[in-house]
Amino acid sequence: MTDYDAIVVGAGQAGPGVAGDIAGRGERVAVVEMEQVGGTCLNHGCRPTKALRASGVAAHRARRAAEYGIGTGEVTVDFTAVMERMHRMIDAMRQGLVDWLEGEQNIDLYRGTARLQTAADGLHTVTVDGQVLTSRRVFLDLGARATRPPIPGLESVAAMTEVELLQLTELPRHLVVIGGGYIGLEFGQMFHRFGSEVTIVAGERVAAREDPEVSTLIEQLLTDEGVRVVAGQADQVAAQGDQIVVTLRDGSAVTGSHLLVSTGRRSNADLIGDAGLALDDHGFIAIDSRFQTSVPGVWALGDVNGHGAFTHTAYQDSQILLDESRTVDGRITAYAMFTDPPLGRVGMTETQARRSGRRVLKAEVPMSRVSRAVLDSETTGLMRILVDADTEEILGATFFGLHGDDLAQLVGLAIQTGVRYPAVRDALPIHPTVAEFIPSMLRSLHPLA
Ligand SMILES: Cc1cc2nc3c(=O)[nH]c(=O)nc-3n(C[C@H](O)[C@H](O)[C@H](O)COP(=O)(O)OP(=O)(O)OC[C@H]3O[C@@H](n4cnc5c(N)ncnc54)[C@H](O)[C@@H]3O)c2cc1C
Ligand SMILES: NC(=O)c1ccc[n+]([C@@H]2O[C@H](COP(=O)([O-])OP(=O)(O)OC[C@H]3O[C@@H](n4cnc5c(N)ncnc54)[C@H](O)[C@@H]3O)[C@@H](O)[C@H]2O)c1
Repeated sequence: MTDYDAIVVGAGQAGPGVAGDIAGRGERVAVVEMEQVGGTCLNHGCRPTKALRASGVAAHRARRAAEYGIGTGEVTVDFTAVMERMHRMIDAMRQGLVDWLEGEQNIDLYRGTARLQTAADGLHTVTVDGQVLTSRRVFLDLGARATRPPIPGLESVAAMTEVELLQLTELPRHLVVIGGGYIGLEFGQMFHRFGSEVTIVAGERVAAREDPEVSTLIEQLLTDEGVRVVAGQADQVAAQGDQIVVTLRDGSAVTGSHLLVSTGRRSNADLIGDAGLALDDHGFIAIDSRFQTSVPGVWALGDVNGHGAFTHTAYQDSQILLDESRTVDGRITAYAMFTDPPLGRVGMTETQARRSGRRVLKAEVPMSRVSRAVLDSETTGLMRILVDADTEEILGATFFGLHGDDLAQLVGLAIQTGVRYPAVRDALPIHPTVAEFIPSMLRSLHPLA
């Protein structure tokens, strides 16, 4: 039995920072990781997908080169080289993290699945492959994993999650995707750009959390490129020779060579066993505003606490935890979906603003009116900002189009620092940037119809 000043379970986006901070104060920390350090984001999430996205963007730009007066000859995609580029980058980043964790004097890295037993006297026990660790402080950064929806027949075919998809060595001839959320849309677009035929079975509509007209624009972007998007629920899956057939609720069917299931993610809280921690209605670990679980001396950070589902929220959890003056309360929603062009979102959607009971003003401009987008021949999308007519607060923004991810970040900084919209409206913009429209569109605010 080894006693530690702290035990961190999960070396994802929140755990390593917490471990490093505690170790830096001269205390001994155990870090337990059951798979690879770096968690979902580094190994099968944000980073590998964005490395692949970059290859998809390069192929797409090359195919459009003639529009810009540039000749390229035939554009081909070497899928093996695309995947190798991604794996090289990810392997190097993971090795950097392993080297750091193993090199830290006060950190012991354990490989294996941790089981937690909490104790009324406050000395909690973590078991890893027969090794018993104890501590009065346990930090859980357990993450989440892909759900397996209860679709009859799904178990009988080689359905992939993002984990298996990222290990492919051959380009799928026809990739069928169930689920039209971030994962389905990002992979669907990039694999189509690599040369796969792609059909997305989108559920109610693509990007269903967004305002309906934003979903329509995203669907339009994808279908214009040649991705097939089918609205509806996948109700049954079956193998037919070496093909996979997905049958929708309306009786129609889609047949492809490969199947990706991206219908949402579930908490990994079950993987530590029954530690007596209270869970919320969706199975995430219940926390207070400083990440304390229902058991004193046990904290939950990142996706597993249900207060965020992104790398930036998980990482920010660790920063908030380490600063006693801060809490997670009032965190605004901020994310990007990395289609090309991306969707950047912060704060309220228009649907949420309508329901808020506030007097809301809106400014909106199609990307086809943004001079930088016109100059770049990237006119898909829109920019939308919502403000409170009475308090002058910026309530939310949606940027689907060129640099939409960074634009959402800019407005997010204004919202988080309490800047009111007149100050943004009157700021000096740089021409010709897409961002110059943020001040200028705030001159054409009008009430929500
Ligand atoms: C395909 C895909 C693309 C994504 N793209 C983005 C993006 O572009 N931007 C973004 O912000 N987010 C993105 N995300 C989401 C992002 O990856 C997660 O929100 C983020 O990784 C959450 O971090 P975390 O630390 O909470 O959990 P994780 O990164 O999942 O880390 C948890 C770790 O805990 C370990 N673990 C769990 N249980 C145990 C146990 N009992 N014992 C030992 N170890 C355990 C796991 O093995 C894992 O390594 C993406 C996700 C996917 C799947
Ligand atoms: N850019 C990013 O930040 C990024 C990228 C990828 C993933 N992520 C993270 O991963 C999470 C999960 O992404 P996701 O795309 O798996 O889930 P999601 O929740 O975003 O979308 C899942 C979609 O699948 C649909 N669906 C469910 N069952 C279905 C069925 N039987 N047939 C057809 N459609 C069905 C749902 O209606 C929903 O629209 C995200 O919430 C996010 O936290 C983030």
